[in-house]
Amino acid sequence: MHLSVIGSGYVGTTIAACFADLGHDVVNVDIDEEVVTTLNGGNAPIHEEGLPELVSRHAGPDGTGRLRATTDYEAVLDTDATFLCLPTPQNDDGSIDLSIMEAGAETLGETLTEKEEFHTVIVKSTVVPRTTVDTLTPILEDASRKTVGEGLGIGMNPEFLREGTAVADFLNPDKVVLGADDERTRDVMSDVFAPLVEHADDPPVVETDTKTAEMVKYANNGFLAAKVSLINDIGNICKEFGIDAYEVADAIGLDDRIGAKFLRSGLGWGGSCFPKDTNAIIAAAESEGYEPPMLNAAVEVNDRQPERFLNLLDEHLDVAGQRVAVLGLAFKPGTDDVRNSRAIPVINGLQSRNADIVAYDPVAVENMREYFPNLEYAATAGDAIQDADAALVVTDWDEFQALDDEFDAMARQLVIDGRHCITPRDGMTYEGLTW
Ligand SMILES: NC(=O)c1ccc[n+]([C@@H]2O[C@H](COP(=O)([O-])OP(=O)(O)OC[C@H]3O[C@@H](n4cnc5c(N)ncnc54)[C@H](O)[C@@H]3O)[C@@H](O)[C@H]2O)c1
Ligand SMILES: O=c1ccn([C@@H]2O[C@H](COP(=O)(O)OP(=O)(O)O[C@H]3O[C@H](CO)[C@@H](O)[C@H](O)[C@H]3O)[C@@H](O)[C@H]2O)c(=O)[nH]1
Repeated sequence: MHLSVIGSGYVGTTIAACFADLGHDVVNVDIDEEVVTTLNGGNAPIHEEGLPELVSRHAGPDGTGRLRATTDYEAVLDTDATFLCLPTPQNDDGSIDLSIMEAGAETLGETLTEKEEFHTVIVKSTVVPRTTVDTLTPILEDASRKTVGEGLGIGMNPEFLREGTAVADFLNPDKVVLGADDERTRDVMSDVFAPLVEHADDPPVVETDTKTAEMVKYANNGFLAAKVSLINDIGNICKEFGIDAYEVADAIGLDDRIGAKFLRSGLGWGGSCFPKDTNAIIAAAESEGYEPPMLNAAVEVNDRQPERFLNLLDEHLDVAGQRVAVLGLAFKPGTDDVRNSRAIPVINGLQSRNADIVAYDPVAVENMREYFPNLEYAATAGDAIQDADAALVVTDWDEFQALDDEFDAMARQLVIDGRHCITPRDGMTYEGLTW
């Protein structure tokens, strides 16, 4: 099939490259010319394992030609279906900001006036329940002068990939959720996903309506965010009693009903999804008159962890004027994404304590410069901790586990570990956040 994907960020680029690999002809549409040029050169515009190989296989001068990119929305006219993969950030009050989606839907709709055949639009972005029907459908209908069910189909297909493992997650999903409010749209969506379902060895396909599909995404993220906050709550109790929360997590994870995944306690969750999506569904619930106590508590526990982390440091050192190394800036390993990284409140807290900060990350320094342009950034983890009075582990990159003799070069071997990453050694003063 011929597919168009509007928005070439973490989701749009990944799904475009994967669909091309599964045999579809795909065009990415993005307003960012640099992203388009990069893709058309056969290169991946974001850091994701496995993505460079897929992009170079299908885009660029040596590619199969099944993947290309453009800034011109007209490209959608030669396709059967369009995925909307645009950002859905949060407003200051935490509610979802749909302005980018609305602008994209408007331009897409206007472009579709020129198409005579039926066209299917699939909302891939994370949007609060009823957005597809109440907000995006009227915009698309008005702008395209088509009616849903006649010239136009609009479906909702939430995405569950994680950054860092996006390609593997997309190609081997735990489930595929197809939200549609009419048969024709559902059929087109099934055709789009048929090669993926076959490739992934028949994962469960959940067929539902659009508002349920929208809610499944928030329930999924809310549940996982709350699971991490619950293990952090338990971890904080463990720390008070001198118990290792990781030993406890290993034991409770053996219960099938709990499961071993997402029980890593520490600094909590960041990233482009959990914080904004949890806030968005809380705000959406409140707008309907329901205050969700569990999700509010998940946010509260998460917000407290960075300060608890810094308080541990305070117990050992008055950091004013002292050199403190921050190890890890990405919101998790395997990505250069720093959006809502726990490194941000940690650095803010260190700055308010007047620490002399040096930061290191294997791939996320450039992105973090946008938040902290004047910070000192080291080229290696070893350089960062050299002469430092304390090292704070913020992201669980594998390379931090391998640090060893490098600690000898610290002015004072004080390590505060927010991610259960470092093996304590002789001569080191070591504190884990929840162990
Ligand atoms: N990042 C993830 O891991 C992830 C996973 C699942 C779902 N989601 C959801 O997917 C959506 C997209 O997230 P993302 O992380 O890929 O976003 P992103 O910020 O990485 O990328 C968005 C892209 O859209 C482009 N863009 C902005 N306005 C445009 C317009 N009017 N027309 C065309 N292109 C435009 C930007 O230039 C950018 O390249 C969000 O709703 C997000 O919540 C993200
Ligand atoms: O046991 C754990 C697991 C995760 N985290 C933290 O939680 C955050 C999110 O991690 P992860 O879920 O692996 O990354 P994301 O790429 O943000 O993926 C989440 O958000 C995406 C966007 O909605 C969804 O598609 C994914 O299913 C969902 O896992 C990170 O800061 C992690 O450090 C922990 O602290 N402890």
